[in-house]
Amino acid sequence: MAELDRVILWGCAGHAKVLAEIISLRGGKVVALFDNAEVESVLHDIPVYKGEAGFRQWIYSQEVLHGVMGLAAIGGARGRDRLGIHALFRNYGIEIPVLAHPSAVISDSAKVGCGTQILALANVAADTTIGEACILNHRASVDHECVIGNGVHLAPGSTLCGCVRLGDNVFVGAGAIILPRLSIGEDAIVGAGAVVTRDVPAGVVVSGNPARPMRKNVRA
Ligand SMILES: CC(=O)SCCNC(=O)CCNC(=O)[C@H](O)C(C)(C)COP(=O)(O)OP(=O)(O)OC[C@H]1O[C@@H](n2cnc3c(N)ncnc32)[C@H](O)[C@@H]1OP(=O)(O)O
Repeated sequence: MAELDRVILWGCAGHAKVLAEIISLRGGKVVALFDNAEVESVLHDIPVYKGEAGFRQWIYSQEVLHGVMGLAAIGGARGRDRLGIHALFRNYGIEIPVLAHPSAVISDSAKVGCGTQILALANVAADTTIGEACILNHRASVDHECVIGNGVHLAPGSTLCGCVRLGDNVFVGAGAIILPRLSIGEDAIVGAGAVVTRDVPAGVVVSGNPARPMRKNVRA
């Protein structure tokens, strides 16, 4: 696990509070927050800066940037936004760590991309590959040999059975179950509580048990 002495978070809402707790449990500290909107800080005593101008202002006020770690604290079906924040961080040499809650169970054989956040009680089984900027929310379960793209969000309590494949920026709603060996195309959304029994094409929103298409994902 990377040194987390100086962590910055982009996104100043509930997810930032969750990440800040994990960072603290890991012995680290959030030193600045950034948000596109003019918002109050959600973390006591931690300043919030607005947009890229505020980000640059903070960057140029630092004597050294070495050791600063950055994470995108943006939940929901917003994987593209998280990846965009990563690109901005990289432009300034900010490192992007993997962050895992101490109670998460992660197989030694799993590969996890940078900036991916694995929250309390989540489970990542053997030979799983997880991309960059993903969120595995509380109690999400990723079983053996799953392959997950970049910018994916698995909402609380969702379950991927073995050998499931998720494209980039897929969002799986709370408590949804995806049966073994299925593929979910990029930018698809699986509704809360759905049971997915067939492959889902890219950019489609499905819900229900068994899951059926509802509409197109307009953000795709
Ligand atoms: C820590 C965190 O909170 S992480 C975030 C976790 N969040 C989630 O899991 C939310 C996941 N999102 C959903 O399930 C959403 O409801 C979606 C994406 C499936 C659909 O959203 P929308 O397209 O906005 O659907 P909308 O709310 O307009 O509902 C349309 C219809 O579908 C139904 N519906 C909505 N969601 C679901 C669902 N998950 N399962 C079954 N039916 C649903 C509604 O009841 C409504 O039915 P009606 O037309 O008969 O009244």
